[in-house]
Amino acid sequence: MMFAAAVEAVQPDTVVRQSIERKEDSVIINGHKFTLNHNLHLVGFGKAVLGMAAEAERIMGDHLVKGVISVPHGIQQTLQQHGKGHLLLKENSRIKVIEGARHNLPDADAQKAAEEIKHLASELTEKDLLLVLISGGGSALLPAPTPPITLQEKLDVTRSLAGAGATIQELNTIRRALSLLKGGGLAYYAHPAQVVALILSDVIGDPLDLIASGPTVRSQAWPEEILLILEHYKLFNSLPTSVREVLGRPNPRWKENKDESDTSGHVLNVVIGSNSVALKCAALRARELGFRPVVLSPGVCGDVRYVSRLYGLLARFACSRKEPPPEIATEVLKLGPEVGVESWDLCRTMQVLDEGRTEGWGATCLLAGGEPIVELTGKGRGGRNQELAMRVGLELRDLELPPNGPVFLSGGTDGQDGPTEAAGAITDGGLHDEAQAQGLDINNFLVNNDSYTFFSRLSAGQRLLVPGLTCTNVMDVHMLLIPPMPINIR
Ligand SMILES: Nc1ncnc2c1ncn2[C@@H]1O[C@H](COP(=O)(O)OP(=O)(O)OP(=O)(O)O)[C@@H](O)[C@H]1O
Ligand SMILES: O=C(O)[C@H](O)CO
Repeated sequence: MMFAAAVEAVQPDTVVRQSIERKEDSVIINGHKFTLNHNLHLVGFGKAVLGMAAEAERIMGDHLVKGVISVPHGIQQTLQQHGKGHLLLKENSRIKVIEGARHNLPDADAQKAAEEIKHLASELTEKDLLLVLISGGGSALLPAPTPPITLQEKLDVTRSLAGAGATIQELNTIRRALSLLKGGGLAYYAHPAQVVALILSDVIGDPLDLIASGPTVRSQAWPEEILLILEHYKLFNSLPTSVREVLGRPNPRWKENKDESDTSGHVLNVVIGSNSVALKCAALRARELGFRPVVLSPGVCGDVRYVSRLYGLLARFACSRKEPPPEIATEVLKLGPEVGVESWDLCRTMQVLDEGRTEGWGATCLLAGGEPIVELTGKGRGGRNQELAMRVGLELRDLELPPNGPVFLSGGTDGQDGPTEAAGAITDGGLHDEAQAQGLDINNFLVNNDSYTFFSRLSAGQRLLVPGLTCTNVMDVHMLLIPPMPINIR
């Protein structure tokens, strides 16, 4: 129920509805008022954009002149089949939908969509308002390689980077440097129209310039930074000539600015949904259900093995029979920053857990989110959430107290964990023995990154979290439920 609340809070239609206040012939967005005068244009790109566009059209459709959105291949049919008609455009919509980017990779369809979006933006005047809807997956859905780079060349470079283990920050820094529309390019083409971008964030820390590679955020690509990334992944020497040529020249957009002035003043970028929002709503739901919620951080990242260790330590801390040994807090404070959690958040959380332990509250619900990393060594089927859940189950194994406790859940808010049908899994300290009793060797599955096979076989898949298509994505959500300590041993 709490995971459902997290996902519900960041539904594409919900976040758009909450961010746009319609007042007769104007709208208020993030405290800014915009006059509507049949001057509204709409573009969008990302996995959650169809539902965002449907809601935007419901709110402001009477002033909408034209729109183009680039969304994943097959999404309209999928939404239809899953009974999510409210996320589809109405039949006589003014918004053109282009589906593309099969397997999350830029393709000719996505490139066509990008061209149409660029064309629409270029034709706008200072009287126009351009609403830009952005969500995760937007980079692949808006490919506009800077000539003479071809789509294939750009794809090769980004694929090699991703394959070599580059982070989304590094990947999108390079994408921005090779694209006409990323890194503020779209806002540049839309000048002098007013641009308002509504952004559903799928990147830790919600960095505007990196989510979908920041098409509405003017950002300078520093040659040194780009060089450093390409050299780090040993790709510099194998770059195509066209890519070298583009990287070697200053960004023409900022040089040949239409009127030599800074065009970024006409742009408003607003994050309307994020992991923090999802955690906040899950925390509210937890309180309603009688838990005492504490949000650790929406920025959990790094190796899944360290992340599981951190949750194991926090559970140990919360369930200590007496005063927790100081070594636990010391290790928590050492490990936390390595997985993206700040010392302040660790101290605040441990204080809440300690109060819960000593003051006899009911159950506590620790919430966190982010996107840990699994280093793939095996050939199994799984995802980072299922693997994290397995590892946390092992960490909780020899926790003595309390009798029914703690339970851990890890789930991807998009409803899909890696290439599997599950979003994640739910575990506790009994996982190892349960597996052993069913003849499953948990460590074998871990070595082979085979977490989905493991959970599918274990207890007829009962521990799998399978919410189906959620139509949104704000990374992963983690929950650790800590039951109350029995009175007699407090
Ligand atoms: N067998 C496996 N075990 C564990 N993790 C895996 C496995 N196979 C793939 N992954 C992980 O799944 C992720 C890729 O899947 P997915 O496409 O859902 O991720 P993503 O696109 O990064 O996520 P999102 O859609 O949430 O942005 C990578 O983090 C990868 O390491
Ligand atoms: O589209 C992208 O670049 C990623 O999903 C991060 O936003």
